[in-house]
Amino acid sequence: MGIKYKPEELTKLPRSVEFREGKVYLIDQLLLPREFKVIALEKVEDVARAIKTLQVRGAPAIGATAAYGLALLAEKSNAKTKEKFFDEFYKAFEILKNTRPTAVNLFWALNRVKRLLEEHKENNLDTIKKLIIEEAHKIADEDVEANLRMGHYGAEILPEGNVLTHCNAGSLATVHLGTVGAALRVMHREGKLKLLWVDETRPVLQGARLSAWEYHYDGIPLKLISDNMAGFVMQQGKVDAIIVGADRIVANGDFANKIGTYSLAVLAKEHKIPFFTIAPISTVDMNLKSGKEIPIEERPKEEVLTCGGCKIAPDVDVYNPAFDVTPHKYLTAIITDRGVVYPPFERNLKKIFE
Ligand SMILES: CSC[C@@H](O)[C@@H](O)C(=O)COP(=O)(O)O
Repeated sequence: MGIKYKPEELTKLPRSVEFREGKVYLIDQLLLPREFKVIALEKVEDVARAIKTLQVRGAPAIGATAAYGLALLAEKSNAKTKEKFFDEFYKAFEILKNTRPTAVNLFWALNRVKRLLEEHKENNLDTIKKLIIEEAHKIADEDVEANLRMGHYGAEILPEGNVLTHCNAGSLATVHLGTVGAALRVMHREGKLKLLWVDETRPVLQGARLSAWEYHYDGIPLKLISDNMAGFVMQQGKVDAIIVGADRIVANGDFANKIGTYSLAVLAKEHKIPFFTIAPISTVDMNLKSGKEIPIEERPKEEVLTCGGCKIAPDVDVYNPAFDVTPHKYLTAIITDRGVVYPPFERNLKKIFE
């Protein structure tokens, strides 16, 4: 498969996450769609807070941001000895690690930088700092390349017509382009995408606030629906394929994604609609055998009790899991940057790591 398009031919959006002159720059996703604002962060604690509060979210974007958090430390640290710097590094590593538990990209990116540090511990401190910054940039650049590749794979295998997506796995959820976002953009570019159905994605509305905003910004024809409309739209024959991102795909093909994904998968099966997830291999966790082992983040009750800052329910008890797990039996295929993986997933996922 050849790469036909460059990122700038597919989106007008800038990168969501950048690092330059000792600052981590992020598009503040809590302000969208009301305001487009890039914020500059200068402390590891601020980077961690941005991840926790969803100023930056989406599995690959979280991974790259955390790596840039470590780059920030490397650039700003005044440590005069390696011992002192290593101490600061491990503290920053823990702060960033303890932000969100489900998306494995966070741990993948942090561990990649930590491994590099440990492999080069005999080098001088300036070299170590430089290597950390370079590695964080590599993580971000590789994410864009992976999205471009899987976007082309996705566009090739998705049927022409109307596609439904959930949450935001677009450019905002990655460094650039998106996972789902790349596939949709290539499809759109090739005239294969008739209409995009966007689920609003309660409780925090990543679909309405972010997906609707970014796909509309790039001129992709879309209709926004509330989550409880998806089944009816499928029953009416208005959906030809469903594609969602993933926060963690495990060895047997089960995967965690934004809450509501599982319901869509079950509905897709009933209506014989092909159902895909698309993610880079940094989202694949071969250490876990089944989806039952994936840690699921529970978020504050205010996310359910309010909507857009308005109280919509009395102060009752709330259950707010941020993700659900979709068993692999519902998946038509997993699209990765190393190619498309079909069932049996347990066997075929292993092959992409060989
Ligand atoms: C390419 S992003 C894939 C997933 O991370 C995305 O679908 C998702 O579930 C994001 O959840 P969020 O809680 O907004 O970080």
